[in-house]
Amino acid sequence: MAEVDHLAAERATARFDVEEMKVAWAGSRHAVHVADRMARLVASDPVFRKDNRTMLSRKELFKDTLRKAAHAWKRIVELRLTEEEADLLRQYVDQPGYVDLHWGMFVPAIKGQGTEEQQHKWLPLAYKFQIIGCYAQTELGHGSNVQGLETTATFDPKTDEFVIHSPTLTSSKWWPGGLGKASTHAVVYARLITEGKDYGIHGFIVQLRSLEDHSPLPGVTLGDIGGKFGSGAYNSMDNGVLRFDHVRIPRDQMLMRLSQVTREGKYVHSNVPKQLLYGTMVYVRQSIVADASKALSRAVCIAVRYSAVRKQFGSQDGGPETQVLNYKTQQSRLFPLLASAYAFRFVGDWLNWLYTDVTQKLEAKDFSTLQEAHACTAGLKAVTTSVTADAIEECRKLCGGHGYLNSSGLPELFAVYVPACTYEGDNVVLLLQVARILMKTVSQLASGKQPVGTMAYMGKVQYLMQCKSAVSSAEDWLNPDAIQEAFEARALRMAVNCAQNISQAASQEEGFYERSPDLLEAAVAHIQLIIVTKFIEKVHQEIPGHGVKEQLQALCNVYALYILHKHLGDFLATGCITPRQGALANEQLGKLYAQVRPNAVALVDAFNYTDHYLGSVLGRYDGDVYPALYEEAWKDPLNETVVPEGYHEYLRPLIKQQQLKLSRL
Ligand SMILES: CCCCC/C=C/C(=O)SCCNC(=O)CCNC(=O)[C@H](O)C(C)(C)COP(=O)(O)OP(=O)(O)OC[C@H]1O[C@@H](n2cnc3c(N)ncnc32)[C@H](O)[C@@H]1OP(=O)(O)O
Ligand SMILES: Cc1cc2nc3c(=O)[nH]c(=O)nc-3n(C[C@H](O)[C@H](O)[C@H](O)COP(=O)(O)OP(=O)(O)OC[C@H]3O[C@@H](n4cnc5c(N)ncnc54)[C@H](O)[C@@H]3O)c2cc1C
Repeated sequence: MAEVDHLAAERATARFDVEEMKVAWAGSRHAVHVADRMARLVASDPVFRKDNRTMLSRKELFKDTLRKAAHAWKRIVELRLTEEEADLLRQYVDQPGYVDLHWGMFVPAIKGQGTEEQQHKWLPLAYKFQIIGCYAQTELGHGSNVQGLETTATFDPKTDEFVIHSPTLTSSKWWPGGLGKASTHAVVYARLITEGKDYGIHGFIVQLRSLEDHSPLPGVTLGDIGGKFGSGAYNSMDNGVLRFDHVRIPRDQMLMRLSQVTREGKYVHSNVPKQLLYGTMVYVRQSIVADASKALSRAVCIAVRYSAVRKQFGSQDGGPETQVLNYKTQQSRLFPLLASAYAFRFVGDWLNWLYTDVTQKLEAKDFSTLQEAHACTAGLKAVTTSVTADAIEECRKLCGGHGYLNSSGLPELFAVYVPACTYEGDNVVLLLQVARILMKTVSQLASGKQPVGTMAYMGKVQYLMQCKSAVSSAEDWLNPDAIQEAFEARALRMAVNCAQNISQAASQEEGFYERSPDLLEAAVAHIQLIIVTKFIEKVHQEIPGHGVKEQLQALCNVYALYILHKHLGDFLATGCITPRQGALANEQLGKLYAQVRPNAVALVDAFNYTDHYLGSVLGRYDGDVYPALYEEAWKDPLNETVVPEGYHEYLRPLIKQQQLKLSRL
């Protein structure tokens, strides 16, 4: 706890129990306690220091990442941390590195696509770090189009081996995190060729480096792909390039849960959908939604606390100036982001439940919810990451000039976060997947097939295509049914409009291509409906703690009405609401902002972030921003000497030359 709390007055105005809000945010009392313990463990350990990160060279930063990962592993073993604790500890270390891909993609790929025998062989090695793995799918020439990958895995029945080969430059694996310098193994995606036939993309476990001296194995060429956007940031990660020159692996290193190649070279596909090959991506997309709420809440926490500290204008007579948080424009830019952080948190929890449910069904050979899992993970990944990336940049601007300093934490947070819009599926490509499923669902409505899951609302097509909102006052927009109906009608009408336009094209494919910009918007409308629905469902539950439910109710309304206001064109164009009802929604939004204002600092305190994790002088818990900014400036390497290096070479001769010229005049 800080000695002087500059934000004490702000905290005193909160109208709810912050400790209970922490529970609502974290999901349970247990989750709060574990997160708290792990965050403090990391914050108190000097090895996990990160305030100097943006000043390190690439090599120093990479070595620092290796050091932190090794130290984190040592602590995990020494303290016998559970899987939950270990995950949190790594999260609070907060430095992208090879371990993210080892635990986040290599292990899940083996679990999801390996047979039991393969899991027994490989997982214990991975769990104990006897091998380090990455996920090598993307190539120089192809990322989004997985079916277009070129690497080949040709079965040789003479030796019972696969020959892994990169036939072209564009088939070089390019981007996999952890590949460049750290991994000893990879799950490599390649075209399976046997008996002269190409069976498309499959996964193979391939050893890349010696377990003795880390040198590349014969036929393997690999390295780092080079520096990335921003200082510090994702440059701690060794994204890599990899080429194979006829590298041989035993047949049993093909991941054979979904399909197999027999000793004779016969291809056998189990009776399961081939899209299960994409399972690891579905798993990671699901986790990226939860990560979006973490990144967004960090940025919002910094911007809210600093906006309460920062004062500008407001007094002509030498009295105190106005906190910038009191400006209505600041509130209307910041509070929707605060509400979005909560919205993404809850939809992330729901998505995690959906994923677990679908996984259990798949185990029982029930594939009926596979499409729902794909649409929800792809769509929510796309919308939450795009919003979060834009929001971090908005938070930087909300912090004025100081937000541009590395010490604000925001530039690095943005640079680390922004590739989330691209990795694990480019957001546009993923939204077009959602749009395809929407179009398929619309086309099935005529046949009487009832949509299920998050598409179920489309079954109310007769009603939703013609309903008129009954809202007649600003307060009416506080009714969740009014919000739900408007969002459902907007999403359905946009999808139906697209379907009608597509049906007029020469072919379905051409229509889809021509209408793809509209389809993107229809997909976004559908995903926003899911987020609003899950937030409404959350606040309908019993939520303990004084005032907690009321605050969440207000944030839910802020989220929904902000989206309505921002996309008013959609709502009006589809005729779901009238211009007057749109204006009433905006009026209500203004009242909600006023309701959030006294609770704003407490609402970000509920995220329960340590100063170490936030990594921002502007977002400090105690609000003592100015001395921290001042002190931080002196730590810059440029300030190590009073007279800068280069003075004698470049500045002094210049000045002297000019002085000489002047003296001659
Ligand atoms: C810890 C964080 C660090 C992050 C590190 C980053 C790692 C990475 O980035 S790993 C590489 C990630 N790469 C991608 O995400 C690539 C994106 N591309 C794809 O996923 C696919 O190429 C595609 C989905 C865009 C297209 O797939 P394709 O097979 O060409 O097929 P269609 O579009 O024709 O779809 C056929 C059929 O399959 C359904 N479907 C597609 N994906 C899935 C899925 N994941 N799960 C279930 N079903 C899926 C699709 O809906 C179609 O269904 P039908 O219409 O019923 O046939
Ligand atoms: C930081 C980072 C880490 C990564 N880590 C890994 C990893 O560990 N393992 C791995 O295998 N890969 C990894 N990747 C690769 C990543 O998955 C791909 O970059 C991603 O899938 C996008 O593919 P692409 O680069 O081919 O983009 P492209 O598909 O070339 O996208 C270029 C543009 O084309 C547009 N576009 C493409 N297709 C369509 C379409 N059908 N319709 C309309 N527009 C389209 C896109 O919207 C985009 O604007 C990583 C990438 C990054 C940036």
